[in-house]
Amino acid sequence: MDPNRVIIFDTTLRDGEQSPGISLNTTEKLEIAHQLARLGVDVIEAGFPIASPGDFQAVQAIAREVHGPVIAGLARAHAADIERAAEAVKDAERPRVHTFISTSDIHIQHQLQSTREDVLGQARAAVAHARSLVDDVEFSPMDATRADVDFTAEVLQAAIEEGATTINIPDTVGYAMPIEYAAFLAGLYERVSGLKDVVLSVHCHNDLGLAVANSFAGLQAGARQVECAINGLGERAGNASLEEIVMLLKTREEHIGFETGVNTREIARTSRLISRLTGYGVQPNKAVVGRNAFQHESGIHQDGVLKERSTYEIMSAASVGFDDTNSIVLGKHSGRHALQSALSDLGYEVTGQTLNQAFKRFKEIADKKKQVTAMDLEALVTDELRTDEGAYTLEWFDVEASSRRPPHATVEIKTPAGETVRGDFTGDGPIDAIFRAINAATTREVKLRDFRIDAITSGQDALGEASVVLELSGQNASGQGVSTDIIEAAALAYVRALSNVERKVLTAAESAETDEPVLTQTP
Ligand SMILES: CC(=O)SCCNC(=O)CCNC(=O)[C@H](O)C(C)(C)COP(=O)(O)OP(=O)(O)OC[C@H]1O[C@@H](n2cnc3c(N)ncnc32)[C@H](O)[C@@H]1OP(=O)(O)O
Ligand SMILES: CC(C)C(=O)C(=O)O
Repeated sequence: MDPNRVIIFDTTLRDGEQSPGISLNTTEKLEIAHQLARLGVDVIEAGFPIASPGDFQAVQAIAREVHGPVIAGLARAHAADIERAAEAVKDAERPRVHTFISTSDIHIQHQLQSTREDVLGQARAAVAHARSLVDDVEFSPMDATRADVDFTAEVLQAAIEEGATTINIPDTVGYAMPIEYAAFLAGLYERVSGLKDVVLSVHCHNDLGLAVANSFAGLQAGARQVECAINGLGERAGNASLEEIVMLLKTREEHIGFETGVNTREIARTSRLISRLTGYGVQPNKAVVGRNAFQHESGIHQDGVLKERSTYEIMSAASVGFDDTNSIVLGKHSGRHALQSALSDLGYEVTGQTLNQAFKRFKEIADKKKQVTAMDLEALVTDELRTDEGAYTLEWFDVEASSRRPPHATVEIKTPAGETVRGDFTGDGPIDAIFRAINAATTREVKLRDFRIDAITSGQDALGEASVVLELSGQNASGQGVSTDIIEAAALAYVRALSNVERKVLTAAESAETDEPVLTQTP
């Protein structure tokens, strides 16, 4: 492999999904994985198969249906985790098992309640077991950057001896500084003779806002795989943002000399898809994918850009796919062929009944909106994906709003059991009234944790996109909804969040009942 080629390992579906409130179903994960393949990532970490039957099913579906990238499944250093991960990825063109165990004393003493010696044995046994099931095995010493470099090196030496093909160095709690992280990797290269023969990888968290800087320092120290997530999603403050690291390598390619296989023109669309399906909006001033990233507000900047864009732009909006997404594509007189072709241009191959359903939805929107843009179509298709069997569905609603009386809402909901229930409520505002009417209909004691509504495009007839996060029995989950009517968008988002949070509570209860055997230390 070209020594300057950097492997992009996307962990949006695994570490990204660990962000509070995100719960993606298999259809949504598949759609994301297909888009990641279109984006050109090299590895998709599709999930943590032992975590739940749903996670296993999603990883398996991705392994079977998504072609191109390596498909990886995460596993603790437990036999059952490794077997479950290997089983989930086995049908992929190129399956990988990623196993990990901590090497820091803080984790060994307090979390694992174990000893260095035991961890060394578990790491060795885990990699050997994984290698007996798949050829491609990645090993991570969790919390490595707070660990003793000599002990971490000893564990890595064992992992390499047992056949690990990639060694990943996580800055699990986002504690490292770039100079320190690079020095840590250099220290490992000095101590572990086999490290130069495997791929060295970086996995940095953003607790101090240094995830991308640390990842880049790691590449300069010799790593050639970066673990990252779209929109920087991930546990706590997130992971290194894929779009930032990729655009850093591309924009400064002449200076740095590294390249990736990413088609950067797919970045903006991938970011929007993830944002919609996870309910995690992108802050306007986010590097690369924020809506202000290519906008110039002040007079002097505008003057410069009008004369020559490079005066204030180091990369173009087009290079990340922001160019023509607002161009008008369809109107109310367009037919199925035009819709199918526009969707195909957006990367969605839609036929048969799905096309008919999308067409019906498109006509409803086109009747209300003069122009249906590519961004609207993307939102509609993503919204269709959320139609989920075994979930609550909103049958109809009435909302009476007035400045003279408190608003009143009535809803009819179909429950996962197929029963039709009705509820009504007089609330503080029309959204509050409809949310509480849904609670009354479903008799669920959920807490509203977050509610957001955004316009997809500009103008009075813009589609509204609502996102709701609900809490039930200590679990959080989000739901999203799209409509030209913001009350409908909010109600759709609410019933989907309700379905997702109930499913999460059930899954948590099921996995609490599972008990898996632990790998024993090799002599
Ligand atoms: C840094 C990271 O991002 S690591 C990945 C984190 N991701 C997740 O945890 C998401 C999915 N997790 C889950 O669904 C659950 O935690 C499960 C199914 C994996 C495990 O659930 P439970 O069996 O109930 O265990 P729980 O999560 O409460 O505790 C973790 C256990 O794993 C142990 N453990 C943690 N990491 C490792 C490891 N790498 N190797 C071996 N054991 C480990 C802990 O010491 C603890 O063991 P204990 O039960 O003997 O005290
Ligand atoms: C499992 C490992 C790679 C991880 O996510 C971390 O340490 O942050």
